[in-house]
Amino acid sequence: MHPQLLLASASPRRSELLKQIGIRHSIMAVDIDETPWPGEAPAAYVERVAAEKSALCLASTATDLPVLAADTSVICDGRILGKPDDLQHAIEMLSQLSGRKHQVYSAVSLRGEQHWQALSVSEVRFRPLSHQEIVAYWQTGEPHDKAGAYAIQGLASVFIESITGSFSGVMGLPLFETAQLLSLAGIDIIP
Ligand SMILES: Cc1cn([C@H]2C[C@H](O)[C@@H](COP(=O)(O)OP(=O)(O)OP(=O)(O)O)O2)c(=O)[nH]c1=O
Repeated sequence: MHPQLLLASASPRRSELLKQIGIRHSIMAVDIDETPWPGEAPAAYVERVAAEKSALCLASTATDLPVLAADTSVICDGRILGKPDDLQHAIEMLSQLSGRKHQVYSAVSLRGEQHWQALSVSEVRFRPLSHQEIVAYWQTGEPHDKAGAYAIQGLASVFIESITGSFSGVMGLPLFETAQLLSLAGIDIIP
């Protein structure tokens, strides 16, 4: 069967989530500079990065398929937390998240006949984490390639007291918003 879209992502999570709603897709990883601009607001940042990923993908390949990209960041006290560089960085991030709530912003960009964008904002509350727990969690490998140094879909589920918003959005691709964009592009999940 032909793919319905091209997913501009190296994230296995995004592909899994698309499969969950039955979207046939090809994958093309794109590599862009994800450094926030000085003073850039979180919503503007994730929207810009998602749009740059889909634009670079379209510029790098000849395709008739719509191109989908996303960007997910953890926001705590207004600061953008990306992926951890090392254990020390993960300790800083997870200590900041410990015992309180933070936001997760996930932007989606879909380029077809037009450019459609959507933003999902969720709130996640962590229970208090001990230093020992944070180090042990790092050693499982799970936090290494995740924004905010945790994965809601993995072991970090035991840290999360509550979530308001979108589970799939926290995981990397908000499926409600994605389905709305796909529908605008003529791709219906439930015809
Ligand atoms: C908060 C959180 C993030 N993540 C992941 C989703 C994303 O893969 C990653 C955030 O980094 P992103 O820069 O959004 O994505 P990526 O670099 O992994 O993939 P690509 O740019 O090629 O699409 O963190 C989880 O898997 N679970 C979570 O609970």
